Amino acid sequence: MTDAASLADRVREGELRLHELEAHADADVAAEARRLLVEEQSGASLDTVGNYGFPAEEAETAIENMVGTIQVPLGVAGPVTVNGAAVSEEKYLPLATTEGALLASVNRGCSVINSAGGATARVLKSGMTRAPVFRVADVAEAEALVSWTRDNFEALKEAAEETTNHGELLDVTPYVVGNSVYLRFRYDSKDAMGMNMVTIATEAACDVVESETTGSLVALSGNLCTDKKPAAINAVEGRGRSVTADVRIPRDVVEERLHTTPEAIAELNTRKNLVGSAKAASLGFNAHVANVVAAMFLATGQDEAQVVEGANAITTAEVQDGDLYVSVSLASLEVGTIGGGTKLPTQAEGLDILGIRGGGDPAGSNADALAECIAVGSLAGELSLLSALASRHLSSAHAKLGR
Ligand SMILES: CC(C)(COP(=O)([O-])OP(=O)([O-])OC[C@H]1O[C@@H](n2cnc3c(N)ncnc32)[C@H](O)[C@@H]1OP(=O)([O-])[O-])[C@@H](O)C(=O)NCCC(=O)NCCSC(=O)C[C@@](C)(O)CC(=O)[O-]
Ligand SMILES: NC(=O)C1=CN([C@@H]2O[C@H](COP(=O)(O)OP(=O)(O)OC[C@H]3O[C@@H](n4cnc5c(N)ncnc54)[C@H](OP(=O)(O)O)[C@@H]3O)[C@@H](O)[C@H]2O)C=CC1
Repeated sequence: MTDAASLADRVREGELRLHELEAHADADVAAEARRLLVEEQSGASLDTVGNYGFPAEEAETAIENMVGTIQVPLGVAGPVTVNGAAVSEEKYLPLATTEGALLASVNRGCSVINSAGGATARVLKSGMTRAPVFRVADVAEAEALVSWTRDNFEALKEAAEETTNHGELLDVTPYVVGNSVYLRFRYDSKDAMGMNMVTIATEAACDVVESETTGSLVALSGNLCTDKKPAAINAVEGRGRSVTADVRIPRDVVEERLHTTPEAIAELNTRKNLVGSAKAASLGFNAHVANVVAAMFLATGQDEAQVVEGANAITTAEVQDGDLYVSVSLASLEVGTIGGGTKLPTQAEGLDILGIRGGGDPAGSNADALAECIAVGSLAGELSLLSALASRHLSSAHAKLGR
Protein backbone atom coordinates (compact mmCIF):
# COMPACT_ATOMS: atom_id res chain seq x y z
CA MET A 1 0.00 0.00 0.00
CA THR A 2 1.35 3.45 -0.95
CA ASP A 3 2.10 5.63 2.07
CA ALA A 4 1.72 9.41 2.26
CA ALA A 5 5.46 10.16 2.20
CA SER A 6 6.08 8.21 -1.02
CA LEU A 7 2.99 9.75 -2.66
CA ALA A 8 4.32 13.20 -1.75
CA ASP A 9 7.69 12.23 -3.26
CA ARG A 10 6.01 11.29 -6.53
CA VAL A 11 4.31 14.71 -6.66
CA ARG A 12 7.65 16.46 -5.97
CA GLU A 13 9.24 14.46 -8.79
CA GLY A 14 6.48 15.53 -11.19
CA GLU A 15 5.26 11.98 -11.63
CA LEU A 16 1.80 12.70 -10.17
CA ARG A 17 -0.32 15.81 -9.95
CA LEU A 18 -1.74 17.00 -6.64
CA HIS A 19 -5.30 16.11 -7.62
CA GLU A 20 -4.49 12.59 -8.83
CA LEU A 21 -3.58 11.03 -5.50
CA GLU A 22 -6.90 9.27 -4.82
CA ALA A 23 -6.21 7.05 -7.85
CA HIS A 24 -3.11 5.69 -6.07
CA ALA A 25 -4.11 5.53 -2.41
CA ASP A 26 -7.18 5.80 -0.23
CA ALA A 27 -8.61 9.26 0.36
CA ASP A 28 -7.15 9.64 3.87
CA VAL A 29 -3.62 8.83 2.68
CA ALA A 30 -4.06 11.17 -0.28
CA ALA A 31 -5.09 13.99 2.08
CA GLU A 32 -2.11 13.25 4.35
CA ALA A 33 0.28 13.42 1.38
CA ARG A 34 -1.13 16.81 0.38
CA ARG A 35 -0.70 18.05 3.96
CA LEU A 36 2.97 17.04 3.85
CA LEU A 37 3.44 19.01 0.63
CA VAL A 38 1.56 22.07 1.83
CA GLU A 39 3.37 22.03 5.20
CA GLU A 40 6.71 21.84 3.46
CA GLN A 41 5.87 24.68 1.07
CA SER A 42 4.17 27.00 3.56
CA GLY A 43 5.82 26.21 6.88
CA ALA A 44 2.32 25.76 8.36
CA SER A 45 1.48 22.92 10.72
CA LEU A 46 -1.72 21.18 9.64
CA ASP A 47 -2.03 18.81 12.60
CA THR A 48 -5.46 20.10 13.60
CA VAL A 49 -6.73 20.36 10.04
CA GLY A 50 -5.73 16.72 9.57
CA ASN A 51 -7.51 15.54 12.71
CA TYR A 52 -11.01 14.93 11.40
CA GLY A 53 -13.73 12.56 12.47
CA PHE A 54 -14.96 10.78 9.33
CA PRO A 55 -13.29 8.91 6.45
CA ALA A 56 -12.09 11.37 3.79
CA GLU A 57 -13.72 9.12 1.20
CA GLU A 58 -17.12 10.35 2.39
CA ALA A 59 -16.21 13.87 1.28
CA GLU A 60 -15.19 12.87 -2.24
CA THR A 61 -18.25 14.37 -3.96
CA ALA A 62 -17.97 17.52 -1.85
CA ILE A 63 -14.36 18.60 -2.42
CA GLU A 64 -11.25 18.10 -4.55
CA ASN A 65 -7.64 18.33 -3.36
CA MET A 66 -8.79 17.63 0.20
CA VAL A 67 -6.21 18.18 2.96
CA GLY A 68 -8.47 17.93 5.99
CA THR A 69 -11.36 19.83 7.55
CA ILE A 70 -11.97 23.22 9.07
CA GLN A 71 -13.93 22.70 12.25
CA VAL A 72 -16.57 25.27 13.08
CA PRO A 73 -18.09 25.05 16.56
CA LEU A 74 -21.64 23.68 16.57
CA GLY A 75 -24.22 24.75 19.14
CA VAL A 76 -27.96 24.47 19.59
CA ALA A 77 -30.65 27.02 20.32
CA GLY A 78 -34.00 26.07 21.77
CA PRO A 79 -35.84 23.82 21.81
CA VAL A 80 -38.35 26.06 20.07
CA THR A 81 -41.86 25.19 18.98
CA VAL A 82 -42.19 25.42 15.20
CA ASN A 83 -45.86 25.52 14.17
CA GLY A 84 -45.28 24.87 10.49
CA ALA A 85 -47.07 23.01 7.72
CA ALA A 86 -44.20 20.52 7.26
CA VAL A 87 -43.06 20.42 10.88
CA SER A 88 -45.11 21.01 13.98
CA GLU A 89 -43.16 20.28 17.13
CA GLU A 90 -40.36 21.43 19.44
CA LYS A 91 -36.94 21.38 17.80
CA TYR A 92 -33.40 22.13 18.87
CA LEU A 93 -31.90 24.31 16.11
CA PRO A 94 -28.29 23.40 15.12
CA LEU A 95 -26.09 26.44 14.40
CA ALA A 96 -22.39 26.42 13.49
CA THR A 97 -20.62 29.74 13.92
CA THR A 98 -17.58 31.53 15.27
CA GLU A 99 -19.52 34.62 16.35
CA GLY A 100 -19.73 34.71 20.13
CA ALA A 101 -23.15 35.89 21.43
CA LEU A 102 -25.01 34.60 18.35
CA LEU A 103 -26.19 31.36 19.94
CA ALA A 104 -27.07 33.19 23.14
CA SER A 105 -29.13 35.65 21.12
CA VAL A 106 -31.02 33.04 19.08
CA ASN A 107 -31.50 31.00 22.24
CA ARG A 108 -33.07 33.98 23.98
CA GLY A 109 -35.33 34.55 20.97
CA CYS A 110 -36.38 30.89 21.03
CA SER A 111 -37.27 31.00 24.71
CA VAL A 112 -39.34 34.15 24.16
CA ILE A 113 -41.11 32.54 21.17
CA ASN A 114 -41.89 29.53 23.36
CA SER A 115 -43.41 31.82 25.98
CA ALA A 116 -45.84 32.85 23.23
CA GLY A 117 -46.69 29.24 22.31
CA GLY A 118 -44.23 28.92 19.42
CA ALA A 119 -43.91 30.56 16.04
CA THR A 120 -45.99 29.92 12.94
CA ALA A 121 -44.08 29.20 9.72
CA ARG A 122 -45.17 28.46 6.15
CA VAL A 123 -43.47 27.89 2.81
CA LEU A 124 -45.50 30.06 0.43
CA LYS A 125 -43.70 29.46 -2.85
CA SER A 126 -41.13 26.94 -4.01
CA GLY A 127 -39.00 26.52 -7.10
CA MET A 128 -35.34 26.30 -8.08
CA THR A 129 -34.37 28.30 -11.16
CA ARG A 130 -31.81 28.16 -13.94
CA ALA A 131 -31.81 30.82 -16.68
CA PRO A 132 -29.72 30.11 -19.79
CA VAL A 133 -28.97 32.94 -22.25
CA PHE A 134 -29.39 32.53 -26.02
CA ARG A 135 -28.00 34.72 -28.81
CA VAL A 136 -30.37 35.64 -31.65
CA ALA A 137 -29.89 37.92 -34.66
CA ASP A 138 -32.32 40.65 -33.68
CA VAL A 139 -35.49 41.52 -31.81
CA ALA A 140 -37.72 39.77 -34.38
CA GLU A 141 -35.87 36.51 -33.76
CA ALA A 142 -36.03 37.14 -30.02
CA GLU A 143 -39.82 37.46 -30.24
CA ALA A 144 -39.98 34.27 -32.31
CA LEU A 145 -37.95 32.36 -29.73
CA VAL A 146 -40.13 33.63 -26.89
CA SER A 147 -43.31 32.69 -28.78
CA TRP A 148 -41.95 29.24 -29.53
CA THR A 149 -41.11 28.75 -25.85
CA ARG A 150 -44.62 29.79 -24.78
CA ASP A 151 -46.21 27.40 -27.31
CA ASN A 152 -43.95 24.44 -26.55
CA PHE A 153 -43.73 24.25 -22.78
CA GLU A 154 -44.70 20.55 -22.84
CA ALA A 155 -41.77 19.68 -25.13
CA LEU A 156 -39.34 21.48 -22.83
CA LYS A 157 -40.86 19.79 -19.78
CA GLU A 158 -40.55 16.36 -21.36
CA ALA A 159 -36.89 16.88 -22.29
CA ALA A 160 -35.99 18.33 -18.89
CA GLU A 161 -37.78 15.68 -16.85
CA GLU A 162 -36.13 12.83 -18.76
CA THR A 163 -32.95 13.64 -16.83
CA THR A 164 -34.42 13.37 -13.32
CA ASN A 165 -36.69 11.09 -11.30
CA HIS A 166 -37.76 13.78 -8.85
CA GLY A 167 -37.50 17.16 -10.57
CA GLU A 168 -40.58 18.73 -12.20
CA LEU A 169 -40.45 21.71 -14.54
CA LEU A 170 -43.04 24.23 -13.30
CA ASP A 171 -42.69 27.13 -15.73
CA VAL A 172 -40.34 28.98 -18.08
CA THR A 173 -40.30 32.80 -17.99
CA PRO A 174 -38.66 34.60 -20.93
CA TYR A 175 -36.78 37.91 -20.73
CA VAL A 176 -35.33 39.76 -23.74
CA VAL A 177 -32.54 42.33 -23.86
CA GLY A 178 -31.81 43.33 -27.46
CA ASN A 179 -30.53 40.20 -29.20
CA SER A 180 -30.16 38.17 -25.97
CA VAL A 181 -32.98 35.91 -24.78
CA TYR A 182 -33.02 34.57 -21.21
CA LEU A 183 -35.33 31.69 -20.29
CA ARG A 184 -35.80 31.37 -16.54
CA PHE A 185 -36.66 27.69 -15.93
CA ARG A 186 -38.26 26.99 -12.53
CA TYR A 187 -38.46 23.48 -11.07
CA ASP A 188 -39.90 21.71 -8.08
CA SER A 189 -36.69 20.00 -6.90
CA LYS A 190 -38.46 18.28 -3.96
CA ASP A 191 -35.99 17.59 -1.11
CA ALA A 192 -32.87 18.53 -3.11
CA MET A 193 -31.67 22.13 -3.16
CA GLY A 194 -31.54 21.27 -6.83
CA MET A 195 -28.77 23.21 -8.54
CA ASN A 196 -27.14 20.15 -10.09
CA MET A 197 -30.51 18.59 -10.85
CA VAL A 198 -31.97 21.64 -12.60
CA THR A 199 -28.75 22.52 -14.42
CA ILE A 200 -28.65 19.05 -15.98
CA ALA A 201 -32.37 19.19 -16.79
CA THR A 202 -32.13 22.67 -18.32
CA GLU A 203 -29.25 21.62 -20.55
CA ALA A 204 -31.50 18.94 -22.05
CA ALA A 205 -34.26 21.51 -22.61
CA CYS A 206 -31.77 23.92 -24.21
CA ASP A 207 -30.89 21.26 -26.79
CA VAL A 208 -34.54 21.31 -27.87
CA VAL A 209 -34.62 25.13 -28.00
CA GLU A 210 -31.51 25.17 -30.17
CA SER A 211 -32.84 22.52 -32.54
CA GLU A 212 -36.24 24.21 -32.96
CA THR A 213 -35.37 27.94 -33.02
CA THR A 214 -32.64 30.26 -34.28
CA GLY A 215 -31.37 30.75 -30.71
CA SER A 216 -27.80 29.75 -29.98
CA LEU A 217 -26.95 28.90 -26.37
CA VAL A 218 -24.27 31.24 -25.04
CA ALA A 219 -24.31 30.06 -21.42
CA LEU A 220 -26.39 27.60 -19.44
CA SER A 221 -26.43 30.21 -16.67
CA GLY A 222 -27.18 33.73 -17.89
CA ASN A 223 -27.25 35.25 -14.37
CA LEU A 224 -31.00 35.81 -14.37
CA CYS A 225 -31.31 32.59 -12.31
CA THR A 226 -29.81 34.29 -10.04
CA ASP A 227 -27.39 32.04 -8.14
CA LYS A 228 -24.93 33.30 -5.51
CA LYS A 229 -25.23 37.01 -6.33
CA PRO A 230 -27.41 39.68 -4.68
CA ALA A 231 -30.39 40.12 -7.04
CA ALA A 232 -33.77 41.80 -6.81
CA ILE A 233 -35.32 39.09 -9.02
CA ASN A 234 -34.87 36.60 -6.18
CA ALA A 235 -36.28 39.02 -3.63
CA VAL A 236 -39.37 39.64 -5.77
CA GLU A 237 -40.00 36.33 -7.56
CA GLY A 238 -38.42 33.99 -5.01
CA ARG A 239 -35.91 31.19 -5.52
CA GLY A 240 -35.72 27.94 -3.61
CA ARG A 241 -38.24 28.32 -0.79
CA SER A 242 -40.08 31.58 -0.01
CA VAL A 243 -40.85 31.11 3.68
CA THR A 244 -42.39 33.31 6.36
CA ALA A 245 -42.52 32.99 10.14
CA ASP A 246 -44.35 35.12 12.69
CA VAL A 247 -45.19 35.34 16.38
CA ARG A 248 -47.13 37.58 18.75
CA ILE A 249 -45.28 38.12 22.04
CA PRO A 250 -47.25 39.28 25.12
CA ARG A 251 -46.16 42.71 26.41
CA ASP A 252 -45.09 41.34 29.81
CA VAL A 253 -42.75 38.82 28.14
CA VAL A 254 -41.18 41.59 26.03
CA GLU A 255 -40.64 43.71 29.14
CA GLU A 256 -39.36 40.95 31.42
CA ARG A 257 -37.35 38.80 29.01
CA LEU A 258 -36.23 41.33 26.40
CA HIS A 259 -35.84 44.41 28.68
CA THR A 260 -37.74 46.70 26.31
CA THR A 261 -41.26 47.46 25.05
CA PRO A 262 -43.27 46.49 21.95
CA GLU A 263 -43.36 50.19 20.96
CA ALA A 264 -39.56 50.52 21.11
CA ILE A 265 -39.03 47.41 18.98
CA ALA A 266 -41.63 48.51 16.42
CA GLU A 267 -40.08 51.97 16.11
CA LEU A 268 -36.57 50.55 15.89
CA ASN A 269 -37.61 48.07 13.23
CA THR A 270 -39.11 50.87 11.11
CA ARG A 271 -36.20 53.26 11.44
CA LYS A 272 -33.47 50.59 11.13
CA ASN A 273 -34.73 47.65 9.09
CA LEU A 274 -37.09 49.53 6.79
CA VAL A 275 -35.96 53.18 6.47
CA GLY A 276 -32.26 52.55 7.11
CA SER A 277 -32.19 49.67 4.65
CA ALA A 278 -34.08 51.74 2.04
CA LYS A 279 -31.61 54.60 2.41
CA ALA A 280 -28.74 52.12 2.01
CA ALA A 281 -30.46 50.58 -1.04
CA SER A 282 -30.03 47.26 0.74
CA LEU A 283 -31.82 44.10 -0.40
CA GLY A 284 -31.89 42.92 3.22
CA PHE A 285 -34.62 44.69 5.18
CA ASN A 286 -33.67 42.84 8.33
CA ALA A 287 -31.10 42.96 11.14
CA HIS A 288 -29.07 39.76 10.86
CA VAL A 289 -31.00 36.99 9.10
CA ALA A 290 -27.71 36.10 7.36
CA ASN A 291 -26.33 35.07 10.76
CA VAL A 292 -28.92 32.35 11.32
CA VAL A 293 -29.07 31.29 7.67
CA ALA A 294 -25.27 30.94 7.52
CA ALA A 295 -25.02 29.09 10.84
CA MET A 296 -27.83 26.66 10.01
CA PHE A 297 -26.48 26.21 6.45
CA LEU A 298 -23.08 25.19 7.85
CA ALA A 299 -24.68 22.91 10.43
CA THR A 300 -26.86 21.07 7.90
CA GLY A 301 -24.64 20.84 4.80
CA GLN A 302 -26.20 23.55 2.63
CA ASP A 303 -24.21 25.42 -0.05
CA GLU A 304 -22.76 28.25 2.01
CA ALA A 305 -22.45 30.62 -0.96
CA GLN A 306 -26.25 30.70 -1.13
CA VAL A 307 -26.39 32.68 2.10
CA VAL A 308 -26.36 35.59 -0.37
CA GLU A 309 -29.94 34.75 -1.42
CA GLY A 310 -30.95 33.34 1.97
CA ALA A 311 -30.49 36.75 3.53
CA ASN A 312 -33.03 38.35 1.13
CA ALA A 313 -35.45 38.90 4.00
CA ILE A 314 -37.84 41.51 5.37
CA THR A 315 -38.57 41.82 9.08
CA THR A 316 -41.74 43.57 10.26
CA ALA A 317 -42.75 44.55 13.78
CA GLU A 318 -45.92 46.18 15.04
CA VAL A 319 -47.80 46.73 18.26
CA GLN A 320 -51.09 44.80 18.40
CA ASP A 321 -53.34 45.52 21.40
CA GLY A 322 -50.25 46.29 23.45
CA ASP A 323 -48.44 43.08 22.43
CA LEU A 324 -45.61 42.73 19.92
CA TYR A 325 -46.20 41.14 16.51
CA VAL A 326 -43.00 40.26 14.60
CA SER A 327 -42.55 38.50 11.27
CA VAL A 328 -39.69 37.58 9.00
CA SER A 329 -40.11 36.68 5.30
CA LEU A 330 -37.20 34.98 3.55
CA ALA A 331 -37.82 35.29 -0.20
CA SER A 332 -35.16 32.96 -1.55
CA LEU A 333 -33.99 30.28 0.84
CA GLU A 334 -32.27 27.51 -1.14
CA VAL A 335 -32.23 24.39 0.98
CA GLY A 336 -32.12 20.62 0.64
CA THR A 337 -32.05 17.59 2.92
CA ILE A 338 -30.60 15.26 0.30
CA GLY A 339 -27.61 15.60 -2.02
CA GLY A 340 -24.73 18.10 -1.95
CA GLY A 341 -23.11 18.64 1.44
CA THR A 342 -26.00 17.03 3.33
CA LYS A 343 -24.29 13.66 2.78
CA LEU A 344 -21.28 14.55 4.95
CA PRO A 345 -21.45 12.71 8.27
CA THR A 346 -21.33 15.74 10.59
CA GLN A 347 -23.81 17.71 8.48
CA ALA A 348 -26.12 14.68 8.27
CA GLU A 349 -26.08 14.60 12.09
CA GLY A 350 -27.03 18.29 12.01
CA LEU A 351 -30.09 17.32 9.94
CA ASP A 352 -30.77 14.47 12.38
CA ILE A 353 -31.07 17.03 15.20
CA LEU A 354 -34.04 18.38 13.25
CA GLY A 355 -35.22 14.86 12.33
CA ILE A 356 -35.17 15.59 8.59
CA ARG A 357 -32.21 13.83 7.01
CA GLY A 358 -32.76 12.59 3.41
CA GLY A 359 -35.91 12.39 1.35
CA GLY A 360 -39.24 13.28 2.98
CA ASP A 361 -42.62 11.64 2.67
CA PRO A 362 -44.09 13.15 0.56
CA ALA A 363 -40.98 14.18 -1.40
CA GLY A 364 -40.19 17.82 -0.67
CA SER A 365 -41.60 17.82 2.86
CA ASN A 366 -38.20 17.52 4.56
CA ALA A 367 -36.78 20.50 2.68
CA ASP A 368 -39.96 22.46 3.49
CA ALA A 369 -39.46 21.54 7.16
CA LEU A 370 -35.85 22.74 7.06
CA ALA A 371 -37.00 26.04 5.53
CA GLU A 372 -39.60 26.47 8.29
CA CYS A 373 -37.01 25.75 11.01
CA ILE A 374 -34.54 28.26 9.52
CA ALA A 375 -37.31 30.86 9.30
CA VAL A 376 -38.19 30.39 12.97
CA GLY A 377 -34.50 30.55 13.94
CA SER A 378 -34.21 33.78 11.93
CA LEU A 379 -37.26 35.18 13.71
CA ALA A 380 -35.68 34.34 17.07
CA GLY A 381 -32.46 36.10 16.03
CA GLU A 382 -34.32 39.17 14.82
CA LEU A 383 -36.35 39.42 18.02
CA SER A 384 -33.30 39.16 20.24
CA LEU A 385 -31.03 41.52 18.32
CA LEU A 386 -33.73 44.17 17.88
CA SER A 387 -34.36 43.95 21.62
CA ALA A 388 -30.66 44.24 22.42
CA LEU A 389 -30.46 47.36 20.26
CA ALA A 390 -33.60 48.83 21.83
CA SER A 391 -32.29 48.20 25.35
CA ARG A 392 -28.75 49.29 24.33
CA HIS A 393 -27.27 45.90 25.24
CA LEU A 394 -25.60 45.09 21.92
CA SER A 395 -22.06 46.19 22.60
CA SER A 396 -22.01 45.01 26.21
CA ALA A 397 -23.33 41.58 25.18
CA HIS A 398 -20.59 41.19 22.60
CA ALA A 399 -17.94 42.53 24.99
CA LYS A 400 -19.00 39.87 27.50
CA LEU A 401 -19.61 36.88 25.22
CA GLY A 402 -17.76 37.56 22.00
CA ARG A 403 -14.20 38.70 22.84
C1 LIG B 1 -26.54 38.13 24.81
C2 LIG B 1 -27.98 38.38 25.19
C3 LIG B 1 -28.84 37.16 24.79
C4 LIG B 1 -28.08 38.58 26.67
O1 LIG B 1 -29.42 38.88 27.00
P1 LIG B 1 -29.93 39.03 28.51
O2 LIG B 1 -31.41 39.15 28.43
O3 LIG B 1 -29.18 40.12 29.19
O4 LIG B 1 -29.44 37.65 29.11
P2 LIG B 1 -29.91 36.78 30.30
O5 LIG B 1 -28.65 36.34 31.01
O6 LIG B 1 -31.01 37.43 31.09
O7 LIG B 1 -30.52 35.50 29.54
C5 LIG B 1 -31.70 35.60 28.76
C6 LIG B 1 -31.78 34.39 27.84
O8 LIG B 1 -30.78 34.53 26.79
C7 LIG B 1 -30.22 33.22 26.52
N1 LIG B 1 -28.79 33.23 26.89
C8 LIG B 1 -28.14 34.19 27.58
N2 LIG B 1 -26.82 33.89 27.69
C9 LIG B 1 -26.65 32.71 27.09
C10 LIG B 1 -25.52 31.89 26.84
N3 LIG B 1 -24.29 32.22 27.28
N4 LIG B 1 -25.69 30.74 26.16
C11 LIG B 1 -26.93 30.38 25.70
N5 LIG B 1 -28.06 31.14 25.90
C12 LIG B 1 -27.91 32.28 26.57
C13 LIG B 1 -31.01 32.23 27.34
O9 LIG B 1 -32.15 31.82 26.59
C14 LIG B 1 -31.44 33.08 28.52
O10 LIG B 1 -32.59 32.57 29.18
P3 LIG B 1 -32.44 31.37 30.28
O11 LIG B 1 -32.21 30.13 29.46
O12 LIG B 1 -31.24 31.69 31.13
O13 LIG B 1 -33.74 31.38 30.98
C15 LIG B 1 -28.56 39.66 24.51
O14 LIG B 1 -27.90 40.82 24.94
C16 LIG B 1 -28.51 39.62 22.99
O15 LIG B 1 -29.22 38.84 22.35
N6 LIG B 1 -27.72 40.48 22.35
C17 LIG B 1 -27.69 40.55 20.89
C18 LIG B 1 -26.53 39.76 20.38
C19 LIG B 1 -26.70 39.41 18.91
O16 LIG B 1 -27.80 39.25 18.38
N7 LIG B 1 -25.55 39.24 18.25
C20 LIG B 1 -25.49 38.74 16.91
C21 LIG B 1 -25.74 39.77 15.85
S1 LIG B 1 -24.67 41.11 15.76
C22 LIG B 1 -24.27 41.12 14.05
O17 LIG B 1 -23.60 40.19 13.65
C23 LIG B 1 -24.97 41.96 13.08
C24 LIG B 1 -25.11 43.48 13.19
C25 LIG B 1 -25.40 43.97 14.61
O18 LIG B 1 -23.97 44.18 12.68
C26 LIG B 1 -26.29 43.71 12.24
C27 LIG B 1 -26.91 45.08 12.29
O19 LIG B 1 -26.39 46.01 11.63
O20 LIG B 1 -27.93 45.21 12.99
N1 LIG C 1 -24.35 22.54 -11.14
C1 LIG C 1 -24.39 23.79 -10.74
O1 LIG C 1 -24.46 24.74 -11.53
C2 LIG C 1 -24.35 24.10 -9.28
C3 LIG C 1 -24.17 23.11 -8.35
N2 LIG C 1 -24.18 23.39 -7.01
C4 LIG C 1 -24.00 22.26 -6.12
O2 LIG C 1 -25.09 21.39 -6.39
C5 LIG C 1 -25.27 20.53 -5.28
C6 LIG C 1 -26.73 20.45 -5.00
O3 LIG C 1 -27.38 20.01 -6.16
P1 LIG C 1 -28.59 19.01 -6.02
O4 LIG C 1 -29.13 18.83 -7.38
O5 LIG C 1 -29.50 19.48 -4.94
O6 LIG C 1 -27.94 17.72 -5.39
P2 LIG C 1 -27.25 16.43 -6.06
O7 LIG C 1 -26.51 16.77 -7.29
O8 LIG C 1 -26.53 15.76 -4.95
O9 LIG C 1 -28.51 15.56 -6.52
C7 LIG C 1 -29.48 15.15 -5.65
C8 LIG C 1 -30.26 14.03 -6.30
O10 LIG C 1 -30.91 13.28 -5.29
C9 LIG C 1 -31.92 12.52 -5.90
N3 LIG C 1 -33.04 12.40 -4.94
C10 LIG C 1 -33.33 11.29 -4.24
N4 LIG C 1 -34.38 11.49 -3.43
C11 LIG C 1 -34.81 12.76 -3.65
C12 LIG C 1 -35.84 13.56 -3.11
N5 LIG C 1 -36.67 13.10 -2.16
N6 LIG C 1 -35.96 14.82 -3.54
C13 LIG C 1 -35.14 15.32 -4.47
N7 LIG C 1 -34.14 14.62 -5.03
C14 LIG C 1 -33.96 13.33 -4.62
C15 LIG C 1 -32.33 13.27 -7.17
O11 LIG C 1 -32.09 12.40 -8.25
P3 LIG C 1 -33.03 12.47 -9.55
O12 LIG C 1 -32.70 13.79 -10.20
O13 LIG C 1 -32.62 11.31 -10.37
O14 LIG C 1 -34.45 12.43 -9.11
C16 LIG C 1 -31.38 14.47 -7.18
O15 LIG C 1 -31.00 14.85 -8.48
C17 LIG C 1 -24.50 21.14 -4.13
O16 LIG C 1 -23.32 20.37 -3.92
C18 LIG C 1 -24.15 22.51 -4.64
O17 LIG C 1 -22.98 22.99 -4.04
C19 LIG C 1 -24.42 24.66 -6.57
C20 LIG C 1 -24.61 25.69 -7.44
C21 LIG C 1 -24.52 25.50 -8.87
